[in-house]
Amino acid sequence: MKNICVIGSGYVGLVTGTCFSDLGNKVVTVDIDESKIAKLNQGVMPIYEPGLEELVERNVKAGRLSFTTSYEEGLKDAEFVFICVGTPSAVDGEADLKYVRSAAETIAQQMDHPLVIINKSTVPVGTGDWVADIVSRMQPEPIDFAVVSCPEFLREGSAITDFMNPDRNVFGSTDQEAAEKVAGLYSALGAPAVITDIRTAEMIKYASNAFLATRISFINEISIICERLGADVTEVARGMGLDKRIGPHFLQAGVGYGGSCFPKDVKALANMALTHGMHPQLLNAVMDINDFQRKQIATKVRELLGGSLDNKTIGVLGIAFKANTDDIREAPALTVIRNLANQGANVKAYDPVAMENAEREIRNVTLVDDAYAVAEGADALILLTDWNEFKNLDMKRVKESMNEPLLVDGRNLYNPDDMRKFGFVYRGVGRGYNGEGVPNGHSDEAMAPVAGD
Ligand SMILES: NC(=O)C1=CN([C@@H]2O[C@H](COP(=O)(O)OP(=O)(O)OC[C@H]3O[C@@H](n4cnc5c(N)ncnc54)[C@H](O)[C@@H]3O)[C@@H](O)[C@H]2O)C=CC1
Ligand SMILES: O=C(O)[C@H]1O[C@H](OP(=O)(O)OP(=O)(O)OC[C@H]2O[C@@H](n3ccc(=O)[nH]c3=O)[C@H](O)[C@@H]2O)[C@H](O)[C@@H](O)[C@@H]1O
Repeated sequence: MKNICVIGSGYVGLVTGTCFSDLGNKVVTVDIDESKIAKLNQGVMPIYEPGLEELVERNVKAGRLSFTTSYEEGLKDAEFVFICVGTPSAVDGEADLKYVRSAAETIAQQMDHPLVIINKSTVPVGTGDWVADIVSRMQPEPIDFAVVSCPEFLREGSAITDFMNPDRNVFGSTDQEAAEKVAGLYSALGAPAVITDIRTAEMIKYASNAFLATRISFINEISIICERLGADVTEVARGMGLDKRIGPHFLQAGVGYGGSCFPKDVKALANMALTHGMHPQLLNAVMDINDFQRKQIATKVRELLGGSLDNKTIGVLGIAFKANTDDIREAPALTVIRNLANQGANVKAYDPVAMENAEREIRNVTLVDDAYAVAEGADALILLTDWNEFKNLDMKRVKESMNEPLLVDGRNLYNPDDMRKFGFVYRGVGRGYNGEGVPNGHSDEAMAPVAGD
């Protein structure tokens, strides 16, 4: 049993704290957001994350997990303190470290015994050294501490499973003993530990996210080519993914990656390269492709509607950046809804769990109660999040209630032939249907020779 303090009780802090308490440690999570802590103290989860509520309840009851706004209370018995605050994008794409700075300063001012300070937030290479510098400068009197970088690799929507079953954990420090102590907290999970220097650990996180984003942009670029030349990207991805050197993951073409991490982390890595005199060509291409992928959805719908979206009613299924989360940060749906509304469309939308966040953050959209209300009277329906509840809709009912049976499937969730049987004009992403009911590009246009033939 170790005493752990977690600073920041968002997606990462709350999951990290809760999972560590479930592993038998005593954990206090701290947040400056009073309403978040008040909710947690009433047993109400401030975020949607499958399985979290039960785990919090169990560990609070067992006396291993508590929540506070007070650093003093959080740090009182702690041997380890995890910094899990947000690192959003600043204006030019660099990571904004104001929350990390403030957390480091407060830890320095409040600590009254030696601590291992762990950066779990995703932070630019060199931040660990910067945090160490802040802590030494801000301590009223010198007390021993070490800084360890321990980046987090969990995904929203499967955060608890990911935390408990990691592929690896990474620990970086100039203080090898401190890195090993932090690795010890994770040893019960049985995953490989990569113990390295602090800058390398920070880079492993950015490089991992950027690589996954690159795979997505790669398959999205392939999808555009597939669409034009009459191939089906879902089959292409399957055919590629069975090669063990390639693997099947992160090869789903769609509306582009979103969320609070890939967009900001690819931008921040590109910014790190730029500010050190390098030209991040591949990362720039990854971001360009992702922008295009989002924007082409409204273009597709406009073309299907004969060139104009003005006064058309468009239904949007799904707002969250992916299924199983209420998070709409950088969700592709935000771009799509804005593009549609800017071209004069009336947009209706529904999401199984992100409605509260959508109500707070999105204008130019009418939020309705379910998928059928989205379809009712719509001139086109766009699927943007691959929620399970959209997989088995009564598509006959959906089609009959629509004004025009146009279906744009931004996640390739549906079987194109089934949708056509229901009477939809169906467009997926990269599925090689160039005209309605003309599979795999057997149209004159699609079969035209490509340049260079
Ligand atoms: N969301 C995710 O799936 C993952 C996020 N990360 C990284 O983890 C970090 C945190 O991300 P999220 O948990 O998503 O952010 P979040 O926005 O959900 O939570 C951050 C929390 O920190 C609190 N906070 C801000 N300043 C504070 C301070 N000085 N003292 C105490 N609390 C403070 C905020 O009130 C907020 O509750 C980011 O760097 C992110 O890139 C890494 C892996 C996965
Ligand atoms: O640093 C982070 O915050 C986290 O970022 C991602 O996790 P997350 O953003 O929760 O979600 P993912 O499942 O990775 O999906 C990200 C985006 O890519 C999209 N995606 C994913 C996979 C795919 O094949 N195609 C695709 O378009 C998703 O729909 C979503 O919009 C990483 O997967 C985590 O390892 C990492 O810890």
